[in-house]
Amino acid sequence: SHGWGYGPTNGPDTWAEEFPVANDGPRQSPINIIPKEAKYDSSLKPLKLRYDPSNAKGILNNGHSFQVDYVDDTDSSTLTGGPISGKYRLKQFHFHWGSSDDRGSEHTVNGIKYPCELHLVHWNTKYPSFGEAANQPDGLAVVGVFLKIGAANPRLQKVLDALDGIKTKGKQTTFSNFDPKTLLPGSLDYWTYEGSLTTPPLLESVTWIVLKEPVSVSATQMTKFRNLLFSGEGENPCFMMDNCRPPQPLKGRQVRASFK
Ligand SMILES: CCN[C@H]1CN(CCOC)S(=O)(=O)c2sc(S(N)(=O)=O)cc21
Ligand SMILES: [Zn+2]
Repeated sequence: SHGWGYGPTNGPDTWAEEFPVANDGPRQSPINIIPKEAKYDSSLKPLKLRYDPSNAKGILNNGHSFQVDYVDDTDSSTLTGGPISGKYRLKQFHFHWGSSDDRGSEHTVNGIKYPCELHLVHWNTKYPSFGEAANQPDGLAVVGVFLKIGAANPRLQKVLDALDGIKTKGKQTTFSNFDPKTLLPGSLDYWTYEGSLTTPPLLESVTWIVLKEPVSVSATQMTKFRNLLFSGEGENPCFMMDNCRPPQPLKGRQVRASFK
């Protein structure tokens, strides 16, 4: 049987068949963020991201996106501060993007879609492992960064240049010495809310931290994302794009803002 995906027969509207939380869950992600309805919370602390570039270990096409994986057996690449308490370790970062520049992000702002969204995935070190943390309500913290069409972003180039080596599902190569902090915008102002993974298993274990300021990406750089394949080597080629889940019902959740 075919697994979940983003196509006409296995896309987000079919996920509830295997993952009922998709429809029944009270804290599903992504959401549409309405800045005027977000509540400024002066008790929110500044985000503190401290990453060791040498922790980067590989880049993988997982058949849904591509991810850069980090060594997470020590506290050398962590997220602290912000809305979270304690220390969360960076596990991986990945992206979601569209088939054209007018869509692709998962979170939206006043209904606006960005062409791409970066997710930096961290897990709470109060739990013994990532897998354990992923099943806890405070187990994960994902920092979301919007990418907006503009000047080419030189910080992305090393990642984009590695994509030729992982064109098909399951391919991975080494990827070393990369500081994901270089992908962040100048301002770390953020919105935060309690949500879930945006892909199956859609676990409701994510504290979302979505940065207000986008970073740039050029239209040419976006074509490089779309050159990846969902499909494996030797399979019918299916270009990787529109790997984004649409916004989900807020179900009474409060979105807080770290800024006025
Ligand atoms: C393609 C599979 N994506 C998921 C794989 N992982 C979950 C593993 O379940 C135990 S994960 O924690 O690395 C994340 S974070 C994330 S999102 N888009 O919400 O940031 C999706 C996934
Ligand atoms: Zn994601």
